[in-house]
Amino acid sequence: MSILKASKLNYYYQDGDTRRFILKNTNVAFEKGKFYTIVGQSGSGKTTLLSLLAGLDTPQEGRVFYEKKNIEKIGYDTYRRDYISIIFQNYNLIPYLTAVENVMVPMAITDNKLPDEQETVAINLLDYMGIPNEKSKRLVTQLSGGEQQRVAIARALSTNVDVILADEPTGNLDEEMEQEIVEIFKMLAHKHNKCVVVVTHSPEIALQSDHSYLLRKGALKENV
Ligand SMILES: Nc1ncnc2c1ncn2[C@@H]1O[C@H](COP(=O)(O)OP(=O)(O)OP(=O)(O)O)[C@@H](O)[C@H]1O
Repeated sequence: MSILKASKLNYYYQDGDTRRFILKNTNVAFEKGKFYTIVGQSGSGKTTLLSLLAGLDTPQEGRVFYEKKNIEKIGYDTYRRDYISIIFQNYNLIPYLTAVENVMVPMAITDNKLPDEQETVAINLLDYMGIPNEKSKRLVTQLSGGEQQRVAIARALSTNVDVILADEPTGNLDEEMEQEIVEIFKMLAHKHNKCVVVVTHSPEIALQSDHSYLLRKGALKENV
């Protein structure tokens, strides 16, 4: 059964009298335990689709469902806070906080754990992502790009959600770092039963996903 589903999405920009469709009657469903990629030419609408799945934007028509509940009914703020995590190309970490403090931010908003417990969870998550204790106490600006993205993934995991959405998460990384991040996504899907949806330009990443979709002219097709 799917955990996340988009049904009949229409998204367009009004250009004078005409509607320029980015998504046209788009349907897609995602399951837990799988690693998905969405590919497509620049400007094809990948980020738009991810933004709708993340409840960051709303379609003119159509619905997004989380476990059969319309995310509009869940409430977009609640949905983004409690149901999903988003990973961005440029990490979106808070530069004046350490790695541990960055990972604690969502927990401080959503959890009733004591700060000490939150810190322990953050340190363990960072360690699991390959950021040792010594580095986790550094400001994130003192970490490499690959390390910063690992911190962002640890942060995404801190609220223990089932759905991880990532927009070009390896866009700023070299090939070796890219592959390390891809291995983490595979592990999250296959070992931790997460639903991982990644927008990417990389055919190499698409090849390694369980399902790949191609977005072209507003339509989503199996990428074979
Ligand atoms: N405010 C806007 N008004 C009009 N068109 C817009 C606006 N914002 C975005 N677009 C257009 O919507 C289309 C889809 O953009 P989107 O960012 O979703 O594409 P993308 O596939 O993620 O691109 P890329 O791979 O380059 O990141 C693009 O052609 C873009 O120019």
